[in-house]
Amino acid sequence: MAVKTVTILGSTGSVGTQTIDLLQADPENYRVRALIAGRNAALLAEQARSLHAEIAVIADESAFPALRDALAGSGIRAEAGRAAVIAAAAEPADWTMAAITGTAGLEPTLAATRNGGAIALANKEALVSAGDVFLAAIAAGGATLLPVDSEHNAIFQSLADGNRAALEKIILTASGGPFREASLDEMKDATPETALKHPVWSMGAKISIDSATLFNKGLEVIEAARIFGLAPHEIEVLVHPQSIVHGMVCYRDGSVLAQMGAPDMRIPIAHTLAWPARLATSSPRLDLAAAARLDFLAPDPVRFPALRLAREALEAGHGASTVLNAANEIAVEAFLRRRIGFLDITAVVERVMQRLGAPPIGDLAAVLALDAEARAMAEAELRAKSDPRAA
Ligand SMILES: NC(=O)C1=CN([C@@H]2O[C@H](COP(=O)(O)OP(=O)(O)OC[C@H]3O[C@@H](n4cnc5c(N)ncnc54)[C@H](OP(=O)(O)O)[C@@H]3O)[C@@H](O)[C@H]2O)C=CC1
Ligand SMILES: CC(=O)[C@@H](O)[C@H](O)COP(=O)(O)O
Ligand SMILES: [Mn+2]
Repeated sequence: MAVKTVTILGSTGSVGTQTIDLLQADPENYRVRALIAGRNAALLAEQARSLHAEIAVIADESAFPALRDALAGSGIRAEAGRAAVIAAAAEPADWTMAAITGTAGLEPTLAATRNGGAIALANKEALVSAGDVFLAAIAAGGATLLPVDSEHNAIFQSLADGNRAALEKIILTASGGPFREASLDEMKDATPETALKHPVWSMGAKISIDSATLFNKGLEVIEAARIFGLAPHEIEVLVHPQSIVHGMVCYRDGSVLAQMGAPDMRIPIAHTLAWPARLATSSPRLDLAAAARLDFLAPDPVRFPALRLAREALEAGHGASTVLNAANEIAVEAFLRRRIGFLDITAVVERVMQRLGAPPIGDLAAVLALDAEARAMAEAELRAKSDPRAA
């Protein structure tokens, strides 16, 4: 296998550290161009030293002295700040893991598309927010988009026989999150602690809350529409508490191809890292006899209106999903800071969507402007919740 040059955007997070695990298992096959993180200078420096990275960049400039000191004498270039993040992301790499959370990852990921390598996309918010602008950047840069999100990776693998024209629909599975069986009253009283307790996956805070509201699945419906060029009615969601079947492709002859695996993100990450080959990994093997049963059920639209909102945004087109994504990022942050209740997350997003509609987004500047407008409006909704006179 030829040595692959790799960059990780978000190397200190849940997806980032699992990507590092895979590189550390086989270091002679990879040359690490850049590792990029938000604030965790100590872990970033440790990763950079262990993998002999060329560049380590921390977005938070106040963490630069800690990074510089931890890398002193290593020969690794230490840098800080947003511009340095974007410049490092644009350095040539055969494979870039896009795993910064939220729209903070959009510009670094777009910078990476310009060098023509593979973009392993975990950061679904970037694609949901920028839509066609994101896809146009992939095409213009000659980049290859490889889905890391477990469900989309499953669909990508199940479509690999080139049968796209015979596809009838796809099915994305959802664990159902920590409130799968909770009543609306219980959900009203949810705290960040209870909402962060994902029943299956260990993930960063933002996606864990999204899993609890089912906004994660809503974002994933939009993500699937964009990646695979599907209409809303071609994308179904089923709750599957065991998270063993990650996605299914249903063909017009009645065949259904599913991708299964233990719920371990290193499996889809490894798939994209080696694609089109396959790596030998030490990830847990699926034990279907131990699992004993696989359950599937329709999501409850009353307790989880986020899925409906995502479908409405997808149908509305233009910037509606930019608005949904930005308002959700603000509302999730507010919930984590205990400024609003759990059910308020969806209420805030719905209100901002109603107020802003679906403005056109022809280029990156328009996406960023609409994202900022939706954030400001979501903040106004939060203020109105604590003081209704501010509405
Ligand atoms: N975790 C999972 O299993 C899955 C995650 N995803 C998606 O992958 C993405 C990452 O998720 P996850 O790993 O859970 O998130 P985490 O919160 O665990 O990690 C986020 C990473 O982004 C870095 N970061 C945050 N802000 C910035 C910034 N402004 N500039 C540069 N780096 C920044 C963080 O750095 P630091 O920690 O140093 O502050 C960290 O390395 C999300 O979009 C999520 O939806 C998709 C499928 C599964
Ligand atoms: C691992 C992964 O891909 C996550 O997006 C996961 O799907 C989240 O779990 P939910 O199915 O509960 O949203
Ligand atoms: Mn997923």
